[in-house]
Amino acid sequence: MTTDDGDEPLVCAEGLATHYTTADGILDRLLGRGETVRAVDGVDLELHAGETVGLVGESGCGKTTLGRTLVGLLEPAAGSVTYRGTDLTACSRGALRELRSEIQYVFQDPLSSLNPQLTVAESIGEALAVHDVVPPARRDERVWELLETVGLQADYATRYPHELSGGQRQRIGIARALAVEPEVLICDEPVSALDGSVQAGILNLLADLQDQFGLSYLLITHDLSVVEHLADRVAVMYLGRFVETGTTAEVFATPSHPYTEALLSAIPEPDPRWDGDRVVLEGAAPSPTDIPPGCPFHTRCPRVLPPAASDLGDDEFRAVMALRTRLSDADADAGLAALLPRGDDHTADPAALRDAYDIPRQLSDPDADDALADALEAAADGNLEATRTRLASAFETPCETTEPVLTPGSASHPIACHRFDDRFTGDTDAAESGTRSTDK
Ligand SMILES: Nc1ncnc2c1ncn2[C@@H]1O[C@H](COP(=O)(O)OP(=O)(O)OP(=O)(O)O)[C@@H](O)[C@H]1O
Repeated sequence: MTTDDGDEPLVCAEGLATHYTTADGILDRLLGRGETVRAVDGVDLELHAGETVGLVGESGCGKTTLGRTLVGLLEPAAGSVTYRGTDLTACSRGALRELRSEIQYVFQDPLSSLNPQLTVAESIGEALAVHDVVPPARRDERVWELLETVGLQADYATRYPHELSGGQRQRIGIARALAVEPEVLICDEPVSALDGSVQAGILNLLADLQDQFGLSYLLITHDLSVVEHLADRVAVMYLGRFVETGTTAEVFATPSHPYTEALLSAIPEPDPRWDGDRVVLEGAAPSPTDIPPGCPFHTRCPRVLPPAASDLGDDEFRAVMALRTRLSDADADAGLAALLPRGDDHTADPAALRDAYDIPRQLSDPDADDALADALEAAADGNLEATRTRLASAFETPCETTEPVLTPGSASHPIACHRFDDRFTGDTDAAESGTRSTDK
């Protein structure tokens, strides 16, 4: 995600990918056993001086992995991270050490990131010593200053983490990050482990520190209301990729990717400006070891595009897609048997599958209905492969064949969705203006 203000970004990631392997142990790795977890899968991001970018998405979409890669805790599999134009993935160890102090990480759970054996002064002092920020004789004084900066009195210096509340521990985590005088903080769910009123205190502290020191934040959170209050820009992440980015005002006023719509509509007290329908996503996100082809969101997308040649309505096509997704599961055989109970005559009724997936008994497009009827007959005969093939040939969507790219709907609000691509909608105006081509 980029801005068009012409400023050189502080942090810039290009084509960034970070993978894990599920292989256990060296032998598995040598033998190539295990699968690749594509946790971050090609992300471009710019963070400018003094701004806050909110990174949002469901659990497991890759937010923490991206944050840790930016700060150098994880090695990227591809792409680059630059800080003030210097490539962090290609510079010497010494230079890297210097530069890395400019980007600090604030962890979600300060209890696990603070050493329980160290007092607050020792924890913060350790950060001061590692980066040689102040002479040893000045360290205590600097610790007291940092405590004051994060709203704690100097006598907290002698306490241990277990003697502090959650909010106080988070303040120490922030003081520790500030000790090395960074320009950028990656704040990973900084308040999600805290109670409501304590959360507000930490969020206000982050806002005050930004004003005071001109800090830039990457704010990782699954809580969109936090982002709405603090972030200048937002990146919405799904299965390791950005699906929509833009200024916070744009993304909240006109959320355009169906995934963003679903996330926004799930905020407990919907934004007063949000006038769309509640969008409920079915099922969990697919595994990043097996990212669906085309648009990674198509298996859950409430607005998946029907094939160009069909006259199907969105809802009926979505229902057929839900059935196709279920039948592509590894355990689809067992699922089919459960959904197609056999009667006394040992035959199964294909209509039971339509009912189970809210597919109308008669689709609005007669050709599509014939194809579906054939496929369901094959399912009733227990022929899963024939069912899949028939459904795939009649109901293939561009969303499963073509990967959408994050292209400008408007220059500052790009969206990776075929609904904004006139090749698939025939709606040139929608593609150019970035407005939705169908009603909410
Ligand atoms: N060390 C690891 N080894 C293998 N897979 C991992 C590892 N760490 C994370 N993953 C996987 O990578 C994907 C992205 O995880 P990540 O923690 O970055 O997501 P997240 O959006 O930050 O989620 P959460 O909000 O739950 O922290 C997930 O599928 C996760 O299971």
